[in-house]
Amino acid sequence: MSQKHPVIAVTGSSGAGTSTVKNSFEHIFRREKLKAVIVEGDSFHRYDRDAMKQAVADSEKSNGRPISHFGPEANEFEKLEALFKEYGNNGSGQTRLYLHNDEEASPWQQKAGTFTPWTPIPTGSDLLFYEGLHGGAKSDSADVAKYVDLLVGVVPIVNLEWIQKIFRDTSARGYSTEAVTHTILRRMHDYVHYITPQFSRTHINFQRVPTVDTSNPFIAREIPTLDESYVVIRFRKPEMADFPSLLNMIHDSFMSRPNTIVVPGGKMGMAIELILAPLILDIVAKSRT
Ligand SMILES: Nc1ncnc2c1ncn2[C@@H]1O[C@H](COP(=O)(O)OP(=O)(O)OP(=O)(O)O)[C@@H](O)[C@H]1O
Ligand SMILES: O=C(CO)[C@H](O)[C@H](O)COP(=O)(O)O
Repeated sequence: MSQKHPVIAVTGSSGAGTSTVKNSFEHIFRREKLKAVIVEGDSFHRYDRDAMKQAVADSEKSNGRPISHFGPEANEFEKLEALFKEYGNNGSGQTRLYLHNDEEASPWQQKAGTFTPWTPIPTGSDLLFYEGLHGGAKSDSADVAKYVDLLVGVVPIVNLEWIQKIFRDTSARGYSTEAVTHTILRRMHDYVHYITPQFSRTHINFQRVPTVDTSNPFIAREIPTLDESYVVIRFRKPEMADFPSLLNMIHDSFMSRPNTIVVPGGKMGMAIELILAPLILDIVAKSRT
């Protein structure tokens, strides 16, 4: 935790929708004129795509537990922890990008599946904003969560998460449904041990729940739309939210528990902005005094 240089993190599994939720945060930063350094979680993968393929094949051959992008073997948790700590101390640190496809890679004149060089983050920012798989991660050798001032989980129910993952990886990243299914299976151990525990460390979780049948995510053709879903929003500390005001402003919302409000899916972006803008402004105001 840092009072002076705050770190805000959105964490969620692959396909959960963290990149999509990032847009709502960017609206807040733009509207409130906050200078945020954006850090993408995939930048902290340990291997580029070719090296990862090899490392996965080696781990599968050795008959041990296969490694995955969810776990510590394939990520630089220590470097991520060090970045959050250094940023918290003095507002500096280094990051890079993982270029997923040709569209992202061509401006860098690099191949898809490679990293850009490590580069110092710009000075004079108001906050660091992390979006990715491991904003609240902990392993035997690293504690990323410890340095985060506001940790937000994005976690659809798992069938929906898999539909979103399969849809995105087949449509935008060139994988077959079979290849994505294999990846989901290979990652399961790390999913249980390194992804889901984060959602007990978060301050707030946004969980999208569909109201249409998603019982076989491996044959689903479409992602349920926002109008075909609700979002369950749970606060670790209920005092973080002004529930009467949220219930008043978000049409058709209701409380399902004393620390949980449910909003129609179409209101997800609005709910994120209404809930998080005051919390972010408060953190930044404290950092300035
Ligand atoms: N609320 C939503 N409603 C409808 N579609 C969504 C929603 N959130 C995400 N999606 C879709 O799900 C897919 C995955 O979303 P996104 O890329 O944001 O996931 P991610 O968590 O950033 O994944 P990764 O970490 O693997 O990049 C995308 O096709 C996106 O358009
Ligand atoms: O987990 C992921 C994103 O959070 C991706 O699967 C990971 O970044 C690897 O990408 P690719 O398979 O395109 O090299």
